[in-house]
This record gives sequence, C-alpha cells and structure tokens, in this order.
Amino acid sequence: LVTQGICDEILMIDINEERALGEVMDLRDTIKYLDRNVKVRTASYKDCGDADIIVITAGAPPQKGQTRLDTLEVSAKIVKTIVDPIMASGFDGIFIVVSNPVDIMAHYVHHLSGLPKNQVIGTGSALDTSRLQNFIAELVNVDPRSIYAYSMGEHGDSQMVPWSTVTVAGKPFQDIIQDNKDMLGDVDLDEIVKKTVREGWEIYQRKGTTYYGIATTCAGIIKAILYDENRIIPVSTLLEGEYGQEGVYAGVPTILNRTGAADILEIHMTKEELEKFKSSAEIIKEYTDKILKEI
Ligand SMILES: NC(=O)C1=CN([C@@H]2O[C@H](COP(=O)(O)OP(=O)(O)OC[C@H]3O[C@@H](n4cnc5c(N)ncnc54)[C@H](O)[C@@H]3O)[C@@H](O)[C@H]2O)C=CC1
Ligand SMILES: CC(=O)C(=O)O
Repeated sequence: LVTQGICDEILMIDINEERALGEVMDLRDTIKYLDRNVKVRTASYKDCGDADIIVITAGAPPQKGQTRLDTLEVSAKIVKTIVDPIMASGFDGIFIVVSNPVDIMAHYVHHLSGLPKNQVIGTGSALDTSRLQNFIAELVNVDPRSIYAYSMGEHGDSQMVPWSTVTVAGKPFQDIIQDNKDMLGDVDLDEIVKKTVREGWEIYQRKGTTYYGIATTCAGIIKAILYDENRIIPVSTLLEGEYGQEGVYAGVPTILNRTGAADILEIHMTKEELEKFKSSAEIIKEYTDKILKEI
C-alpha cells in the first residue's frame, strides 16, 4: 500500500506494540523515494471508527506439519479480540481478512461484526490464482497477466481449478493443449493444481512465511475497492445460492468496487468441476460450523 501510494494514511496495530512501531519506522523510511507521502503511524482500535478499510492479518502461522485449518481455534480467538473493539469504535467500512484459515475467518468476522456481507471479504483464492497463472504462463511462455484462470473454493488443500474456463487471452487452454501436443501433450492438470496448493508451503519452508505475494494481492484488492474499479478478483465471499452453495464463504470470482464485494460472477463449470467445488465448500462449511457453534 505504501510503495504503490494506494491510500492516504495507514494505521498499524499489533498486540506487540514494539513490532507495530518497528514496522512503522521501517515503512516511513521509504517515503522520500516514493511518489506519494502515505502517512503511517501506530494506533489503537478506538482510532478505527472512520477507517475505509481494515485488514486483519494477525494470526498464528501454522507450525511444521500443520495445515491452515489446524490454526483455526487460535486464529478465531485472536480475531475476536480484534473485531469486537473495532466495532465498538463505530467502524462501518470494509474488512479484508487475511488471517488463516481465511475463508472461515472471513465468515467469523462477518458473524462477529454484523456488517453486510459485501463489507467483509477474505483474500480467499486470490493469491492461489496468481500462483496458478504463473505456472500456466511458464508452460506456454507468455506473461502471466495474459492467462485467465481461477483457483476457487478453499484457500487450502481442497481448492480446485475449473480447467474448462481457463484461457490464454481468450483461447481455451484445453484447445491449446490439443493444438500443441508435441509441447504440451504430457501436461498433468491435476499436478498443476497440487503445485498451486503446495506453493505457500514451498515458500514457507524456505523463508518461514510468505509476504510479497499476499501483500501485493491485498493491495490489488484494496485498489479495486478504493478506486471503485469493478475489477474481478477471486476473493472469499458469502455464497447464498451461487454455485449451488448456501451460507459458506469461499473463493469465487467477485466484482470489487467502492461497496466492497459488489457481486459474484457465476462462471459455467462442468458437472465434475462443480462437484469438486462442492467438496471444497463442504470442508470450509464443516470447520466454519465448528467455530460458529462454539460461540
Ligand atoms: N490468506 C493468505 O493468503 C495468507 C495468510 N497468511 C496468514 O496471516 C497470518 C499472519 O501471518 P504472518 O504475518 O506470517 O505471521 P507473523 O507471526 O509474522 O505476524 C502475526 C502478527 O500478529 C500479531 N498478533 C497476534 N495476536 C494478536 C492479537 N490478539 N491482536 C493483535 N495482533 C496480534 C503478532 O504479534 C504478530 O505481529 C497467519 O494466519 C497466516 O497464516 C499469511 C500469508 C498469506
Ligand atoms: C501462508 C499462506 O496462506 C499462503 O502463502 O498461501
């Protein structure tokens, strides 16, 4: 947000106040060489009342051998200590939830805040989609931004890719495979999905966490909202009948503008793809129900 000059002011809050201050000091050192003076300071929850957007990133990153779902209970406790005081500050803007397991945490924030669903968004499968597009782009040797593909469902192990909808600048990827059997005949689509799922862990094993991908994904989502772009990004949003799912937050292509998650795009999937999406949504639902029942 700072380096792209997307907003006017950023307030940083962390239970570890020294860490928040350290981040503020480091970020301020960038301003001299950037295009805009984005103001950055530490703050407390009572300062959040007039914020346009609040990004929740506090959480307990998974330990070795854990999945994102294993961090559910700890994350839920943390998220509750954040949302309650923010709502008490009079906040009526848009929440963007990053903390994992992100689909369930977004649902939980929606529940705790009482805000309309368009005002509570999880980053969902937006980051996975970026990873997926990179892998497809490598295969066909084009810029990843010319790939139109979505990872959907859980930001986690059960995410799926509706391959029948994937195109390279409008040409169906499945046709490209057929037309280039010599080069792409061996492509294993399931393996690409697995690689997309694993990518977070591959980074995690090497550097202990992931920063740039999620930060830039989040900045893209915020830009779409603040600049009223109507940009379509696969974020986690509450499904109410779309894709045959009811009452579950899952990653689906969503139109983002100044109102937040303005509308869901229902792309046509094959029967098999829809089944995979359903399985992923059912996993999210099972864990969401656990958390909602406990409160
Ligand atoms: N959705 C996505 O695509 C991604 C999600 N994540 C998730 O984001 C979360 C944070 O990850 P990292 O930044 O790598 O972890 P980190 O450990 O570097 O930072 C977490 C921060 O949360 C703070 N915190 C903990 N409890 C708090 C509370 N009650 N109130 C306020 N602050 C609190 C900690 O002091 C720490 O500074 C994790 O849940 C992680 O899985 C991370 C990357 C991508
Ligand atoms: C940590 C995480 O969820 C990711 O980078 O995908």
